[in-house]
Amino acid sequence: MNAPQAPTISFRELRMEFPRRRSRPLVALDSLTLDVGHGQVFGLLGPNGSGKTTSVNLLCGLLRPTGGTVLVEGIDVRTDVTGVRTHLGVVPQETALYNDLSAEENLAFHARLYGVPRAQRRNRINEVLELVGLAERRGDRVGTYSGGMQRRLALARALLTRPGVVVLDEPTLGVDVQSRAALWDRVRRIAADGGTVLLTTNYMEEAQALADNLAILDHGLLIATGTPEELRGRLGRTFIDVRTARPDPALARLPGVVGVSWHDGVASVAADGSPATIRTLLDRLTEQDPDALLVGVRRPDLNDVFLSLTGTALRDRGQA
Ligand SMILES: Nc1ncnc2c1ncn2[C@@H]1O[C@H](COP(=O)(O)OP(=O)(O)OP(=O)(O)O)[C@@H](O)[C@H]1O
Repeated sequence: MNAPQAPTISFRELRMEFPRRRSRPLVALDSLTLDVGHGQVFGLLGPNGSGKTTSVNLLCGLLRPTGGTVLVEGIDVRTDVTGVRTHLGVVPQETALYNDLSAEENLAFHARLYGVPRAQRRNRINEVLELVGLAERRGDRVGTYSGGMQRRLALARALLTRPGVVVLDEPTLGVDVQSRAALWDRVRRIAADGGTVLLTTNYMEEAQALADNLAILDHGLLIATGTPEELRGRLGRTFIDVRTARPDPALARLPGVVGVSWHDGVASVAADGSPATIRTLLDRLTEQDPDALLVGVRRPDLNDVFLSLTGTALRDRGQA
């Protein structure tokens, strides 16, 4: 049997506080411990302000943690940031491309800056432009590119050094559906070729489509990890959505019911899916509210997981 491989990225008890003028420091990340294995797409999923970009900035050595550490291929970011960066290709949220230069010129500049040997530069640039589907537009000024094309070029730039680990911060933020599909396709290909991808996102759909494993962050806390399938499986097999006044929490104690969340006037009940459970639930809901309206019966998705877990995390922290 092969010995298990050490993780590519290890976050260990990572904590980041930002000082504030008139109040206690803001805890952007609270004791994050997480391993990312080789050759997978790992998604950091969470709402705005949950600590995703902070995690990425700590990983790249752009921020110094208040506590804990990050290791990339066993190298500690705090003591050898240059060593860590040799393994990383990063696509930041702000693409920071030179708009007045062409795609090719942007890449040539980056290749020189990051020490790609002169003899290899032309081939590498051709290779990454092909990979992101921009070979035809290589000579055009980047200022004339669409947002999605700029994102693809930023990915090409990150791949120039053939890094083992590619980090993408919100890769498809503000990107149209076609470019999104193209980017997803490239990301999958990186992992299929043996690379490790860490991406942050607050799109459930993106996490579902791309991630082999997920970590869900909320207010700087890690609230769940697992494959998308495992996370959805926590909520039973069926979701029953009913438009109603705020439901009685006692519903959650009915046999066959896994949990109840309430959002935008719709109660979503996670249940085992048996007809008896569904019947009892609907009876109870209409007893409570004669105007209750069944919206649908469906499989839970990651959004349901997030809503239910966020409620739990807030309660755990005594804030609910
Ligand atoms: N340089 C900074 N100084 C002060 N506070 C910061 C700084 N960077 C981030 N924060 C705060 O830390 C928290 C986490 O921010 P972060 O950018 O990591 O969230 P995020 O999950 O990436 O959000 P988004 O999806 O909006 O990008 C937020 O409350 C944010 O305001």
